[in-house]
Amino acid sequence: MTEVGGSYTDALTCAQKKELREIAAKIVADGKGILAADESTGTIGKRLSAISLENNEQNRQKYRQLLFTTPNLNQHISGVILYEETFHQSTDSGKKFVDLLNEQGIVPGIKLDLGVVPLAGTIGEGTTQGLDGLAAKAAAFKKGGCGFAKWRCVLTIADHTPSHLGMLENANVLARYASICQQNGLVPIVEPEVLCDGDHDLKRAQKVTEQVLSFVYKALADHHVYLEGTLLKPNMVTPGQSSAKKSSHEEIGLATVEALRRGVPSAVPGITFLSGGQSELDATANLNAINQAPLLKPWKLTFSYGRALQQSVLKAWGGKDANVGAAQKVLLARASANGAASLGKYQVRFSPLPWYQGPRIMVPEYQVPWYQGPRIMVPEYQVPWYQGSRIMVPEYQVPWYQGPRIMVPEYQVPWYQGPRIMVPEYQVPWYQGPRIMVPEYQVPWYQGPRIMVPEYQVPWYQGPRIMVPEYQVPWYQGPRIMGEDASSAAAESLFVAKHSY
Ligand SMILES: O=P(O)(O)OC[C@H]1O[C@](O)(COP(=O)(O)O)[C@@H](O)[C@@H]1O
Repeated sequence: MTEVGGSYTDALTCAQKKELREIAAKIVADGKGILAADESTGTIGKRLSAISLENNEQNRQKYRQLLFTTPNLNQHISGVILYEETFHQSTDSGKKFVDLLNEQGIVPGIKLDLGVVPLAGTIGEGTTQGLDGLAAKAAAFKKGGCGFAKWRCVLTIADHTPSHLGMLENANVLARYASICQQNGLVPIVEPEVLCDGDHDLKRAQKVTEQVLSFVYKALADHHVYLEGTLLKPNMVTPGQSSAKKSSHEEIGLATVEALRRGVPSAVPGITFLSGGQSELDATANLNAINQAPLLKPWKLTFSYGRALQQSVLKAWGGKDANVGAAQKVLLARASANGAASLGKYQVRFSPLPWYQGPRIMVPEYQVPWYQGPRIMVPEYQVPWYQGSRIMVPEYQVPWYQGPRIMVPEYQVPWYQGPRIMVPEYQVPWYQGPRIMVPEYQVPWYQGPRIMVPEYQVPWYQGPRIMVPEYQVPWYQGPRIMGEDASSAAAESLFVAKHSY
């Protein structure tokens, strides 16, 4: 039954409300969002196994240290969600992660739920456990330096779900958690995730999301949760992952904002989306489209991404100490892109030449973020591990080449034996392997040494040519022409001596 005014007493003092409001405002500050690094032990195990690392405490600490020590992380990240183990961990030099984050002005948060359990009487639905002893835990995390918390509930879309009970129960447990958090000075992030599994279309996803949100905000009202001191972490409205009909970023942006406008009170200061298995680029482009949707949006709309901030970071790291700096640059690049998207100002940094309709091949953007010129890349299926954005040059720029193309350094694709085409050396100083380059006129601004492809392969090119030593392009058996510089001349001598043509 609906509560009547007389049975209600304010659960929070003005000072408590002010503190909650201030924490929430800090988290959704302009151009910033949350790094969700709260993967439970099982989930982080999946991420680590993708780079062949054992799921042990030491590797988990190493990885989280990499994330939290990223230089300038606080430019785009305002909050980090921690798993309980991580909350207790420190850097190699002994500084607690929580202190490290607080010192950077990043608010540490804590995952308080204990995962999903089956909900009896439903068709495969669940609820989230963890309420027992929650007040004491919340108080301890607050004392330990956290400013917010997160609790995730999961709802599924299928023929008969989500059920009324599923929505009611999950909304209620989120509200109870939120109420306990606020009593203990933590801003509750309320996460009712409608999973994208299934073949439903965008409309169905929108309707279900609207219903779920309505249940959640009814429950929060019933529990007298102070909305100004909360944040919402919802799914974006997307078609089911196995849906035959794909939607554009604009359609997703509009459907998401429509659903939020129907279900989320304007007293809520911010909405921090989960990425839900989207590719990194999609998660950024969708957030951008959400912020560009031509509808009134009374809340801040930003990110609280796990996978969409970490996929390429993990790949760039690969578990090797030598790659920590490179991986941190990747994290900063993703955070910066999402920060821009949270303002609706994200631009694909490299234009994919929209007038060109032919086939394209590419290198991943994060590997050469400083490069503004044309790029030649590998087909996507050749680097399936890479989820980020890709940019390309038209095939006609290298018409002589029929085979597969790869621009990434050799060590990253050791299985690839074919020819490689690359940008000038100074642009990828970290790369030590052999290089083959495009003709001079294509990079006229470049004055350094060049290594070129054989003449017959680019007959249209009349400019100076410099060739690589034979051992660098063992696959090439044709004539070679060399340029002036000594190293190339030496290489030519060797080649001519061997082939005497
Ligand atoms: O299943 P777990 O280990 O609780 O993790 C779920 C993950 O989902 C999130 O809520 C959202 O993550 P994504 O952005 O990857 O969807 C994370 O905060 C959390 O790490």
